[in-house]
Amino acid sequence: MSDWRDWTAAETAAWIRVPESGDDKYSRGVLGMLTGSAEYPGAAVLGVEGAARTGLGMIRYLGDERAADFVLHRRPEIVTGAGRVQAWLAGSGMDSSTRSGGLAEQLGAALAEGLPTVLDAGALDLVDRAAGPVVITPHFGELARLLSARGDEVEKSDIAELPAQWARAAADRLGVVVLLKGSTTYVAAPRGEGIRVAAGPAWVATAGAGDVLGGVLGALLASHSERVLAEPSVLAEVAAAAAHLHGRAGELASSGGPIVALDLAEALPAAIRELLAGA
Ligand SMILES: NC(=O)C1=CN([C@@H]2O[C@H](COP(=O)(O)OP(=O)(O)OC[C@H]3O[C@@H](n4cnc5c(N)ncnc54)[C@H](O)[C@@H]3O)[C@@H](O)[C@H]2O)[C@@H](O)CC1
Ligand SMILES: Nc1ncnc2c1ncn2[C@@H]1O[C@H](COP(=O)(O)OP(=O)(O)O)[C@@H](O)[C@H]1O
Repeated sequence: MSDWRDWTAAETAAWIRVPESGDDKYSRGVLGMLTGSAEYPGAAVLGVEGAARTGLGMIRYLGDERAADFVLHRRPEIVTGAGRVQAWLAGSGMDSSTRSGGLAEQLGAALAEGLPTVLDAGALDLVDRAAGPVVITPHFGELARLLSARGDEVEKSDIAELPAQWARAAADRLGVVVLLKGSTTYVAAPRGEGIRVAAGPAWVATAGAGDVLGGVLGALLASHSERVLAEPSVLAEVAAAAAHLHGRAGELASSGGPIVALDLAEALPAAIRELLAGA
């Protein structure tokens, strides 16, 4: 398919924000996370780990209380108090069908801030509510559900058969950047370019790997927030960089053997070092 370009390691390296001597934790970017739930607290931990290992100034985890306990147990660096952030990640480990009124309000307020935002899993239905530049990160089933809810008769199997076409159609229809996950990741911007990213070895197809990806992308958005707000057309590139970095970390973590999602998150610093060394 000639209208999809393949993303390169050098392009990913260009989106790694290397801290400078004048930086502090705020200038490096703060990510707000509304993820996890009593049902899926692990998704919150995995997203936090993905973001923290990608490198940014701070993470505010503002989701479910039980999930926050798990998050803090693993990562005491995380702040659970509200405050200013430069980007939002919402929805991983949430179920939109059981959303409480309180959470709906919290999500609505976050999305109204107009900041760069990643919507995953249980926040995909809020795609029209976000005031800022948005990237959604569905897998085939989630994209089928999202488009069906808007009147498109489409099954998961249709999307699995023609992922590139559906990623592009979804971006045009929804007016947001679509990062469609799979063995190849397709990133499509509305009426814009299409980027194809190799997603790493199939060992990455394991529970929670997508939650880690949300964190990686959230961290990149938080650290490039100003640029994305000034030039929203770069959003697809940031998304492609996140997918590529995630795939490379999966490759390093696996080296030909099985991995769990946390292994992938823990391999992110090594993948970043390697990318920067090659840049
Ligand atoms: N550790 C965690 O807390 C994790 C949380 N996760 C969260 O879980 C939520 C649901 O994500 P899903 O991607 O599962 O949601 P989906 O609702 O898209 O997937 C469920 C689908 O898979 C089918 N299915 C379930 N078990 C199956 C099996 N054994 N064989 C074949 N098909 C099967 C179901 O019938 C359903 O159609 C999301 O919020 C996600 O972020 C997942 O990321 C996994 C890890
Ligand atoms: N066959 C595969 N080869 C490589 N990567 C894959 C494959 N299947 C899925 N992935 C990757 O694994 C992750 C799965 O994410 P997702 O479906 O959201 O799972 P979860 O909800 O369990 O985190 C995505 O990053 C996707 O690109």
